[in-house]
Amino acid sequence: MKVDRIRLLNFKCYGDADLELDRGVTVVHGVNGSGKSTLLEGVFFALYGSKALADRTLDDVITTGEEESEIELWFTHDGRAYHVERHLKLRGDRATTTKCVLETPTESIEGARDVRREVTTLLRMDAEAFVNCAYVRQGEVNKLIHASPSDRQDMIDDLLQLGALEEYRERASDARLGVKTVLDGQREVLENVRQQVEEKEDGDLHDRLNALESRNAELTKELDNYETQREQARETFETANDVLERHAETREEIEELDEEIDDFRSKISETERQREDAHEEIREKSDRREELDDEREALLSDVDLDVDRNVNSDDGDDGDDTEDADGSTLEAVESRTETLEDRDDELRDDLEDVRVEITETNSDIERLRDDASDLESQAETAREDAEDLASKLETDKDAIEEREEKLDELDGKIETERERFSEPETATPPQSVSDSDGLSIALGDAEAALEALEADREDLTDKIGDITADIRTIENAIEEGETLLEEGKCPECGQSVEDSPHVDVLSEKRDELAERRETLEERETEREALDERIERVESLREAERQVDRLEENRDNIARLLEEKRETISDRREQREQLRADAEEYEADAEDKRERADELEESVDSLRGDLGEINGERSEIREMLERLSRVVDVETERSELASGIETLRERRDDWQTMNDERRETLSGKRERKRDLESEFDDERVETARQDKRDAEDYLEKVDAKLEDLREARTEVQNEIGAVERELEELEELRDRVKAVEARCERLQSLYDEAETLQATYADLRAELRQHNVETLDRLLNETFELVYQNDSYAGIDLDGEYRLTVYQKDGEALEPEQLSGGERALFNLSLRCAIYRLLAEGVEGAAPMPPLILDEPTVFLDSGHITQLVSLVESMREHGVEQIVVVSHDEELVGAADSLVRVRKDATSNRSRLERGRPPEIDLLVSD
Ligand SMILES: Nc1ncnc2c1ncn2[C@@H]1O[C@H](COP(=O)(O)OP(=O)(O)OP(=O)(O)O)[C@@H](O)[C@H]1O
Ligand SMILES: [Zn+2]
Repeated sequence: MKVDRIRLLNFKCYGDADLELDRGVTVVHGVNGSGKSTLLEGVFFALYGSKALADRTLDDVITTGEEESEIELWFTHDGRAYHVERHLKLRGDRATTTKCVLETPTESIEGARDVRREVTTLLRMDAEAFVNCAYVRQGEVNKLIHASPSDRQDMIDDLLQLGALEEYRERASDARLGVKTVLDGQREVLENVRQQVEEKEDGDLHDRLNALESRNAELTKELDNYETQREQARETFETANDVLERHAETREEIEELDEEIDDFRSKISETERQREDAHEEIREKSDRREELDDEREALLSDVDLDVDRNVNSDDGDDGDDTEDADGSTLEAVESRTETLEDRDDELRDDLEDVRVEITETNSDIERLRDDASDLESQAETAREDAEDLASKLETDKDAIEEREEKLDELDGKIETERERFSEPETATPPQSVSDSDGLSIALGDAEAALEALEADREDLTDKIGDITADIRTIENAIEEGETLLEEGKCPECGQSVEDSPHVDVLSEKRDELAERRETLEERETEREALDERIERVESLREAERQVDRLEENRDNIARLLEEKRETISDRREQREQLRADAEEYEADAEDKRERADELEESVDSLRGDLGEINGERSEIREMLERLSRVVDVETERSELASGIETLRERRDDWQTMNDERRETLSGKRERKRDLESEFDDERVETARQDKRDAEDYLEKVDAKLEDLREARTEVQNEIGAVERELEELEELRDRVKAVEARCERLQSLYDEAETLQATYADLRAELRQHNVETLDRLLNETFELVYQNDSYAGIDLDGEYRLTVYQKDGEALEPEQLSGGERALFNLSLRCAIYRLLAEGVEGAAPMPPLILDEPTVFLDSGHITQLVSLVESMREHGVEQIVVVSHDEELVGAADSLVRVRKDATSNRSRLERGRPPEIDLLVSD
């Protein structure tokens, strides 16, 4: 086998590494911790998966901090190309294999277990065998030497496939022992069964069976005999028992008859008692009826009814007549009652009428009296009103006088005011008022005159305003001109005085001012005069208004006076009328009172009628009560009569019933006498004796029969037992035959297993002997190569894989006694010998995995490293296709065909692989 290429992704310290490997010797080189061992582990893991991890788990393999890892290996084996691919994934803190595929030239195998099984078959070694033979792991250089001989034997046997033979041998031995156990068991069984057969044959079973059967026949005969006799006794018993039973039944019937007779007797006397009671009741009812007859008679005479009053209640034969008499009495009572009730109804109506009349008359009286007093008060009111009117007439007369005086006074006042208008007006300057030429103002013109005067005054005021404004303008112009003149300039145009044409204008203006002031004064005087006049005319206008008011006043008073005069004559008429009315009212009232007194007398006579009616009605009521009592009495009498009748009938019924009972009673007495004469005591006594005897016999014969039956069952059981034993004997004989056959078969099986076991043991011993011899030869060849210059002569490997080293002086040494370096080399020699043995094979050459050595130089000095190099060389010469040596030691590189340098990137902490060539190695050596 040859590893062609390995690719690692996130495998431990490798981020992404891809390396191709050649045939021949490859040295993997690098400093501590750079990832050399990991590369080899990668190859191992690719082949065997988790089995390659020893005590570690899948998650250790995934680069810390990463989730997934991928490992791919391409290799050639026996001339055929293979490819393994494994993917791992972290789930939580556990890693699982998510993909595992082995591609062979013919098929593709999936699943970690199937892939491992295929690899194991292909390389003919499992993971353990791989590390024991091809792959010398770091620190395991002394593995084979330190192992005990038996462990070593196991290891080497396993490598040489001898372990399987041992396993087969053991299985054969187990089978043999198993068969032996079964066989022994069966032999024991056989012995046992044979003994049983013998015992049974000794028992003389057929004779016993014959004796038992004749005994059985005897017992059956005896049983039949007793059973016939028993049947006869049973019959006797039953006959006697019948007689006794019949006797008992008769006794019972007699007793029942006694009871019935007693019962009838007591019933008869009970009914007699009831008859007696009924008789008593009839008597009581008759007494009561007599009492009622008396009462009836008295009542009928009271109400004076024409009916038969004498009724003889004692005589039963008169019952029908009495009923007829009662019927006619009731009819008479009824018609009388009806008549009385009709009369009472009439009286009640009359009573009602009289009452209504009294009430109505009373209300008439009351109304008449009310009317009379109303009229009286009306008369009084009319008189009072007449008095009032008389006093009002006095007042009115006074008021008329007063108003006439007031009228005269107003006429005087009006005259005074009128006189003012005839006075002459005070003189005023004629020029000041343009349109005022009249000196007096007529009554009624004052208002218009005043308006004209006020309009004049307004005009005047406007004119005064205009003049005042002119004066102010002229004054300003004069002032300005004076200033300019002082500056030597023309006051009109502002030019220098010499050239100005307007210098004398100032004096003109002063003249104009004086003129205007004069005019102003005149106008103001004029206005004062006008004001005075306005004042006078205003007072005239006031007088004018006063006259209007007074005249209006005077007219009102005159009108009122007229009205008053009319009122006075009306009132006088009214007063006369009222007085006449009052007299009339008084006369009417007198009439009404007289009428009321008359009505009062008629009410008194009506009250008398009322008393009479009530008296008659109470008499009627008494009579009706008596009549109703007559009805009650009649009813009770007829009830009593029918009660008596019923009781008499019932007594007759009871009489008949008792007669019947007496007849039945004598019948029962007859029957009792008959029954008593039926049985004689002797017959009963004989039956009793017979029954007792039969019972005794039956008891005894039953016991005897029971005994016989038991004895017969016992004998029959014994017969059954003997028959069963005979059957068993037959079965046992069959069984002996069967067990004998089985033992024979087991014996032959046991012999076969024994032969097989021996064959496997022989085969293994033979093969081991052969292997040991070959291994010993190969080992000595290698040993000579490694220790040719040292003091060791040779090495011996015995059949039990015990190793002994011989010095040149012939002294023997245990491998443990060698130095550390010697032991390492010795072990490597042993490993190489085993590898060669396997490679060359027991029967012809077999393809082997590469020889992988991880740090084999640890315990070696430089001289021995040279010897290691020659060991490696010799292996190559012996035809090992591919050797991979890991070492950080540079001395080994001399033997290398190619070099792989492993370096760890300090920043990313990931390892990288580089392929180097021998010239580089020279450089490294020269360092
Ligand atoms: N799961 C992992 N992820 C990342 N790095 C890891 C993981 N497992 C191991 N390592 C690291 O891999 C590195 C390589 O170890 P390895 O044994 O291959 O080194 P080496 O080159 O054989 O060294 P030496 O010469 O000492 O034997 C170690 O530094 C270790 O810390
Ligand atoms: Zn000028």
